[in-house]
Amino acid sequence: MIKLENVSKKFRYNEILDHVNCEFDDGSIYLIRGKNGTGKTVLLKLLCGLSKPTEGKVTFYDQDHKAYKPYIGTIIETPIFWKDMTGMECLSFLASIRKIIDKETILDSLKRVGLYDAKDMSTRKYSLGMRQRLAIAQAVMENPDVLLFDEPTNSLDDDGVDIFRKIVLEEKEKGKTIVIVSHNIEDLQDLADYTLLLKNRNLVEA
Ligand SMILES: Nc1ncnc2c1ncn2[C@@H]1O[C@H](COP(=O)(O)OP(=O)(O)OP(=O)(O)O)[C@@H](O)[C@H]1O
Repeated sequence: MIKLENVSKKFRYNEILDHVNCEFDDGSIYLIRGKNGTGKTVLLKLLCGLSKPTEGKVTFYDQDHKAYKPYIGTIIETPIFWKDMTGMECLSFLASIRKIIDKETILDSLKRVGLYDAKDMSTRKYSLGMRQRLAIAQAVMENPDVLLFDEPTNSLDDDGVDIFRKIVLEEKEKGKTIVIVSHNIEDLQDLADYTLLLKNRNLVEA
């Protein structure tokens, strides 16, 4: 479904990705590994359209972001929420942008990540793991076609990791394209249909 064709990304003279070719299919889970600073987050930003390739193209069913307008749920880098709002208020505010889900759906997503009882608590009082759970809830709440997760199990306890694993498998069953960047191989490796390694500015099968 998502195709990278000869995708390169440079920051001035610093080449991070060099003619990457890869396809990400619907209903599959891709785990991307790689050493620090190899370009995994850069790759996720290209996939979701936050950044443009220096060369090559990223397409969705052969169309670019503008033409296809893929709906993508993401956790990229450290999730930040409004500290003066409760968990429920944060998600409601984000949901007010698209207006495609109702209050019940937001509450369901909070239940899915185990935050229902903390929904009326200010996120200032949330622990790191609770913030990560809230980030997972916001990524999935609007039922996007594609899910991109950068280090999703960071700060999660064992229950949190189990919850994330369950959500990922449920989303895969719905036919979503799921790309996970993670160093926590032991938490997620067995879920992956494909494991890719970012090395020497390219993606290779691990
Ligand atoms: N906006 C930017 N401007 C300049 N250089 C950047 C920019 N974004 C990323 N880089 C550089 O791209 C390289 C890859 O960064 P990236 O964050 O993708 O690494 P990563 O593989 O996700 O690392 P980690 O495992 O530590 O999270 C780094 O050298 C980084 O400095």
